[in-house]
Amino acid sequence: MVGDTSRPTKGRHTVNLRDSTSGALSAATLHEAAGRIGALPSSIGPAFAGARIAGPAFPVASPPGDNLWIHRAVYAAEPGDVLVVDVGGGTEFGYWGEILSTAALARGLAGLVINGGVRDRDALAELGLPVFSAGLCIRGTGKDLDGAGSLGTSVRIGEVFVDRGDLVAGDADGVVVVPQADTQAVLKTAAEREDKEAELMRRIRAGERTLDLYGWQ
Ligand SMILES: O=C([O-])CC(=O)C(=O)O
Ligand SMILES: [Mg+2]
Repeated sequence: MVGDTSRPTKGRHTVNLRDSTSGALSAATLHEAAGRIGALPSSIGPAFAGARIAGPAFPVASPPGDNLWIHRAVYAAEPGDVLVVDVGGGTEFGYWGEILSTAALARGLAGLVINGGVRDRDALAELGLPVFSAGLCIRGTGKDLDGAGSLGTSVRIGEVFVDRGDLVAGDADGVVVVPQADTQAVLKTAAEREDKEAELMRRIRAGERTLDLYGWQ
């Protein structure tokens, strides 16, 4: 679940995705409420159990197998931002580890989403900064001073274009990106959907059938 105020992450900046304290909005609910858009590839998931992320996107393009632009991004992003990193298909590298999580925490960043690998899982869990990756990989990266990359300009992850300021939300199920212009409306729809589903589950526990509740005979 995302933004559950009763279970804050260790990061200094979290985004509360719901005004009331009655619940939290999951990545799947936000995806549904947004009109089934924004789901990042299912290969991208939490690097350690319990990681939950929410915040505005800071897109980063990195050359495959190199992480110098990611080090630069840690110092270019604003506190509260989520780094969303496209590594251009170079999945078999560990672009991020305990050093970068420590640096990101020192800068007050909200976390990392990357379509490549990360390493130091146990240390990342201990540090608590939410990290979502396409896997774990011990292979180290280069630091080419002349490598081609970008900071803060749109990247594409799977089928999803990610612009600076879009809402990024992730939990055990995966990561969704909601366009900034739609965020308020999507949060409202998502909260209504969660309330409706809570009522449905209450009625199911009381003995009603899903088929009857939805009118599917
Ligand atoms: O090579 C790097 O910069 C990534 C890394 O291992 C770390 O952050 O600990
Ligand atoms: Mg390291």
